[in-house]
Amino acid sequence: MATDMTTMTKDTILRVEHLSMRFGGLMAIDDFSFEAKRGEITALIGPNGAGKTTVFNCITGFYKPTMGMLTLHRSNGREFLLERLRDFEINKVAGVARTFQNIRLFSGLTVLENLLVAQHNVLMKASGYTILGLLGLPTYKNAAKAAIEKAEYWLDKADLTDRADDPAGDLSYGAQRRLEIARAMCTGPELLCLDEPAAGLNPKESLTLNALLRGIRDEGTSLLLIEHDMSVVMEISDHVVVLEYGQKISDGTPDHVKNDPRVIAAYLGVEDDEVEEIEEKLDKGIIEEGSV
Ligand SMILES: Nc1ncnc2c1ncn2[C@@H]1O[C@H](COP(=O)(O)OP(=O)(O)OP(=O)(O)O)[C@@H](O)[C@H]1O
Repeated sequence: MATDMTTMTKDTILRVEHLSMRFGGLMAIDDFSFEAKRGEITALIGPNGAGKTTVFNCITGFYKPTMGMLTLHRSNGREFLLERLRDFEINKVAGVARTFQNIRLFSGLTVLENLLVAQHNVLMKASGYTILGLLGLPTYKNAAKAAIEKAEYWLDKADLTDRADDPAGDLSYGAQRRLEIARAMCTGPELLCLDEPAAGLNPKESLTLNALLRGIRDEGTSLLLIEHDMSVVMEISDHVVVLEYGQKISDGTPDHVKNDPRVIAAYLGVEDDEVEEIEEKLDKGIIEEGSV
């Protein structure tokens, strides 16, 4: 059946088709397909070792997939095959930004400086890549002003304005995570990929993070996140995709996924043939719905 490209481009920001990734003898991702919708928060979940980070690394150019097509549809109608781009182009041209499981800030620079460094590419382009440009070109001065305004905007959204002049390394863990997200947002992405943004956060920090992520979505940036903290996933996601052993086992709304016997079985670590048993237990109320 022919695909209606107009509808797909409008509603879909990322389309992953038949993605496979092999490491030697291990098929870490096996014929995995899903779509992330524009303006939504899509969560990629699954037990440890399911392949979530590998999928992220393929989308963001850290790995070249063994097979598959990863299409990014920008809002201006342009399409990019991510697997064919060089890693820096995935951010610069396709508009995809990411954060990592381990925080990667410039800890000796201030919070504000971290947000300005993220805009280095735009500033250098505005300078015409010359020292004269840095010293005098009006385009550079305008770009520098815009960069500071953008940094101030994200400082405010990330609740970090009063820490702007402190070294990033002095922030609490939760604040450093928000700074990483603010820094990624300063690159103006259309798709923001977050690898376990809630890892290591206390409940209060998790709530602040949820508000920040919802705010980013409501302003029009689509989000794709890997997360182990189910309270965060169920609270903020519009769409959840579940991986197990590199294959998709469920895909739908948070409610659909948390009541899917295959997902419950995967998280409880039972075999395929025990899924029916779990379905029966769900029916009889022996296992509570949403117990994942
Ligand atoms: N660079 C690599 N070389 C070899 N094997 C790898 C590599 N990266 C990942 N793997 C393997 O691929 C499988 C999927 O790993 P991956 O890190 O993607 O899972 P994950 O779902 O992100 O796990 P976790 O939730 O523990 O972070 C694992 O068996 C892992 O050992």
